[in-house]
Amino acid sequence: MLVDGKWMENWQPVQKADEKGRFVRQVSSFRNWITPDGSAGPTGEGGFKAEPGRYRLYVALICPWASRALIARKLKGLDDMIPVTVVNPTLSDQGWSFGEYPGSDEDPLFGARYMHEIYTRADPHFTGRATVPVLWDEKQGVMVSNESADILRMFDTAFEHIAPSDHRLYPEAQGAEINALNAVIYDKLNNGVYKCGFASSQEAYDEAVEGVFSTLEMLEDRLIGDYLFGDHLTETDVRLFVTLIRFDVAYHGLFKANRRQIASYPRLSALMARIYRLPGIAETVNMDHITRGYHSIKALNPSGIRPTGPANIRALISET
Ligand SMILES: N[C@@H](CCC(=O)N[C@@H](CS)C(=O)NCC(=O)O)C(=O)O
Repeated sequence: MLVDGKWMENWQPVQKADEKGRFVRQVSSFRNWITPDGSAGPTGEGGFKAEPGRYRLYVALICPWASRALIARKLKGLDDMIPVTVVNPTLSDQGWSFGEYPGSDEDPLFGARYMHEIYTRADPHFTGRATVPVLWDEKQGVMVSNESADILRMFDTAFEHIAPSDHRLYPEAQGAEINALNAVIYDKLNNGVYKCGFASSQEAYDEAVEGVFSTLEMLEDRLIGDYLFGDHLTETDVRLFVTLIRFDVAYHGLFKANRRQIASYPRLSALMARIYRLPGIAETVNMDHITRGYHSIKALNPSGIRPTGPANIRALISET
């Protein structure tokens, strides 16, 4: 991680733990919003008007948080307006790096070798982890946001006047319900699998794994329509999808979330396949990056062996 703008030698790929051994994820520090007219959003500063070609999204394809931003970009038809740069799938001893692996890119803006260089361009005294996703403003040379939940939501509305879309991922009328279900899915499932994988006490693991499977069961029971809120896709489905598609491949084995596989939940499996088959979504799912990235986490898999992957996911991916 960076401390006062300097990369630390003793950087640990495993994030912090609390006094009970529970995994604790860093809070995002750049929280500005792109808006149609450049007025300030719910957090941060104003000055980020929606303009084609002005912003760039940095992502890792292994990363569920980056993927939810990438999926929103696809669903909202923003490919031409917001270019993407993909980092290598494995974390180096200097964090995310650019452009050696198939499907990864060089950094087109600064020729940076590592993601942390983008952070110190944004703030020469930055202290914290150099996480993805990052939304970068090429016009002002500043970071708009490194919080995927905000990026997902701003992509839903900011560009609507110049790129009208059929999807409304966060209909205001359902805001409260969406926020409530997002909060459970985030804590117990999206982040819950990480809490299983990086638990450093049995107690922390037991608590996390219970949260993962009670939430999967609750969602399976709830899914009577095509999507979580009935017949239209919302951001909550996107936020769930990014964890479902990684679950049997990475979280079930490597993260020890192994009571059941997603393949054993018929409705969740159907939801995962339904979203995967939406136009453009398969392009955001790179199983090679996902498998390679997770299984390169030395603390969890010292030998780096990559399993060949379960049949349900192989079948879905081979459709495309
Ligand atoms: N709050 C961030 C979390 C992003 C995050 O934790 N990304 C991970 C990859 S999945 C990362 O970049 N980790 C690198 C590190 O922790 O040094 C978001 O949702 O945007």
